[in-house]
Amino acid sequence: MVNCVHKFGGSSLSSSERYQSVAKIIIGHTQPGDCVVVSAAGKTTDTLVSLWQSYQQQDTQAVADILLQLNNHQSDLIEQLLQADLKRSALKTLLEELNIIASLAQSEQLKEAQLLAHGELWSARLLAAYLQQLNVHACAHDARLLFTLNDGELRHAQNKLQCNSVIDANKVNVVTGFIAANTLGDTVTLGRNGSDYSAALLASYCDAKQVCIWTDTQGVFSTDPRKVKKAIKYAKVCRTQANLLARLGNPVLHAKTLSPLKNTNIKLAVRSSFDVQASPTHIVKEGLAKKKRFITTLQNVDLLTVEGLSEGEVASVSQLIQHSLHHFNHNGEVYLVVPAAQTYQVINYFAGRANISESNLNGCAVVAPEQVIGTLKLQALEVLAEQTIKPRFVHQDNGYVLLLTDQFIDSDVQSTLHDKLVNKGQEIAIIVAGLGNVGGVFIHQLADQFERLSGDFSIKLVALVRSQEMLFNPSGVNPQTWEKQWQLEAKKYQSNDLLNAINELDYEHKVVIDITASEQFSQLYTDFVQSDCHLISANKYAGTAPTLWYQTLRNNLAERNLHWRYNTSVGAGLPINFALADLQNSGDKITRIEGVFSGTLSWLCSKYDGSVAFSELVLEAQKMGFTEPDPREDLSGRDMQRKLLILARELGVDLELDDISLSALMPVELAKGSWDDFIGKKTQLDAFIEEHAAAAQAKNAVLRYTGLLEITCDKVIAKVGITYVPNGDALANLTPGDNIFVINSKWYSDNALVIQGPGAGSEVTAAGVHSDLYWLVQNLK
Ligand SMILES: NC(=O)c1ccc[n+]([C@@H]2O[C@H](COP(=O)([O-])OP(=O)(O)OC[C@H]3O[C@@H](n4cnc5c(N)ncnc54)[C@H](O)[C@@H]3O)[C@@H](O)[C@H]2O)c1
Ligand SMILES: N[C@@H](CCO)C(=O)O
Repeated sequence: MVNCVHKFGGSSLSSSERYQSVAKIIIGHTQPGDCVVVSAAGKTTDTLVSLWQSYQQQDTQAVADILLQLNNHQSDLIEQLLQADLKRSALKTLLEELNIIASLAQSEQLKEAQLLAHGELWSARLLAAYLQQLNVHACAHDARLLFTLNDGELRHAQNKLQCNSVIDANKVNVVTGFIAANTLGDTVTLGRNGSDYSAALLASYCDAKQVCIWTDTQGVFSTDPRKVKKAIKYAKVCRTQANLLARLGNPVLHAKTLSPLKNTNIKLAVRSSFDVQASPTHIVKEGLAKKKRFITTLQNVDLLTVEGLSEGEVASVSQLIQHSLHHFNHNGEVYLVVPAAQTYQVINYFAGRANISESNLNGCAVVAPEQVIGTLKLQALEVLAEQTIKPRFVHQDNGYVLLLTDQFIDSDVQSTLHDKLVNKGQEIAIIVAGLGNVGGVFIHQLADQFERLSGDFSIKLVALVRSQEMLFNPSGVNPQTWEKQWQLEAKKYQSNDLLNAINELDYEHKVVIDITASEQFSQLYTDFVQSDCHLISANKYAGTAPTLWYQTLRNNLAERNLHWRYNTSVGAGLPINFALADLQNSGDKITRIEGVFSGTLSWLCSKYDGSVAFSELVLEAQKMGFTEPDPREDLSGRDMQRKLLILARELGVDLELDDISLSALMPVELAKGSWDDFIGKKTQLDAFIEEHAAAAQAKNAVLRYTGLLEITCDKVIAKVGITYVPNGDALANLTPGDNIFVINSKWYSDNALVIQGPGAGSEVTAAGVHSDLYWLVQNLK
């Protein structure tokens, strides 16, 4: 049984390294019986097309040169991928085939489709052989034995039988894309991007569950992400919109690919073979995805009017020119949008029934839900007018508006259109993890924040997550009554349940807000990013993870244009990260940060005067919501060490957590054991503090816990620990619970910049998380 038909295009097979990656994907994503449809490697089809053109021009030297070029390319791939007998046999077959092409060219018997078919044949054979070498049960199939056409029409019943008898249920079946045979057994091609079509056909003939198009982009975006940085990748797109996009210039989807899936339940996924971890876009049946907004561009097209045009003719002429075509009725006329290079072919096809109405057009199309398309048309016209672009032809229809212009729509105009038309009205899904001191207050404040945040976006709280249970509701949880809803609907979950539910969310933007103190939860960040989630963390674990993991996370975020905010991980609600970023962005160079970066330790040290045992104060700080869940994370200095590392990384200093030297504000042996064990030994803590306080007093100083980061050209000093601060010093006179950051830089060298204020507490921290959310929403506009 075929579960999935995978398809890899030319760019996925452009080098031996790419073949190796594709093989890895196949090993990880297929089961016996699955099919893998392949295109010609890299630019092989283009090379074969130039061979055909040289042959037609009877340029024998060029034919010989191109044959040599093909030989070199294919032999290199074979040499780099195959070994021993597999290599010898592949090289021998290649040479025989190239000799046959050369002699057919010489005797003037070369046929175009038969020649072009070699690209796919070489890919399928090489990939199957390489998989065999990796001990995968794989075989190659020539699709000419699977798909037969009669007069351009597929013979579905016959093809279904052929597919079901040829496809091997025990192997991975590597099938050539793009090619088929006619009833005489001659080669025919399925048109540009025919391999996607081959994959969809094969899936429909074999009743597969899914087609997976592996390509060089991560899925279907609101507009071309290479031109518009803020393009949004959609998790789901419905088939009607996908169809429109395919006909209106989206380079990822092709109308023909969708047609065999029309009355089936076969799912279609578009995903990246270059970034396997990235979540795909699913093309789903009507009603299973919200309608989205898209902008496509068109270049160099002509507009034809055609008398008595039928759907069948559109399909035939698309096949003839190997391009998806869009047609529509406008003021009683039927129009066809045709690539200018093919206009004469199309006019000839219609033999007197087609006329050029407008020529040399560029332009764009806006695809969107029916109810907003009228408004978007007006906004698009406004944007174009501002750029002095006056459309020559405008057509509004169900779910789209087409604006054909003289001028080319460049990426600046495309970005402005995207900002004004697509970025408005998007939905943001918020997932909040951690409903403790800070999380509880955050949710409480959220109800009031919605209105302020919702100017351009519709924001919904879709999930509340605790360590064991979660409440997940894609249509939204009311932050005012969440506790009631929690009692009725919260369920036990495993990480995978959460990740799958997030993956399924049909929102333009998703934000995971981590207000846990859990290292385990922070380790899911890479998965969240793969599901295209922005991140906001009060949790410090991800920011202080080993450099390799941390850097990979950052790279993955950057590749996907996702944001990560973590201002509250240092200094709670104080704008320390903002200030550092701002100074650096304005050209300053920070050389030193010294201070007290722990609310708990600030409060404890300032409060302690010997009248109340230190351990009692620790319990009080815990009650006030200042401490970490286990206050030893604070007392050990570890929490402040994490903050110093986050600051250092913010300044581009490459450190690991243990590179920051640390002395604890408690006897080290108390770090071990349970919290109850610790409380049982609290007198040891009290004695330790008493001793340090007395020593400080003897020096006319006070006991404080401070941090220092000093960056000079040849070394970095990074440490946190106990300090005896002279009475009168700014660090000695802190309001209990305050943090202080004394910053020296190129511009603040003699007179330091000081940021001071509450460094812990649920209200200020929750407010800081809201500030990160506000920043994020502003930056999504
Ligand atoms: N309290 C503060 O003043 C303050 C200030 C700045 C930053 N922070 C940071 O904010 C975070 C939360 O602090 P808090 O004081 O609210 O702690 P808390 O212990 O009161 O709350 C943490 C919550 O996270 C939940 N949790 C634990 N593991 C989880 C998991 N795997 N998945 C989902 N939820 C999980 C816990 O059940 C708990 O309800 C911590 O990382 C802390 O360092 C706190
Ligand atoms: N426990 C932390 C919370 C803020 O990160 C502190 O006291 O500073």
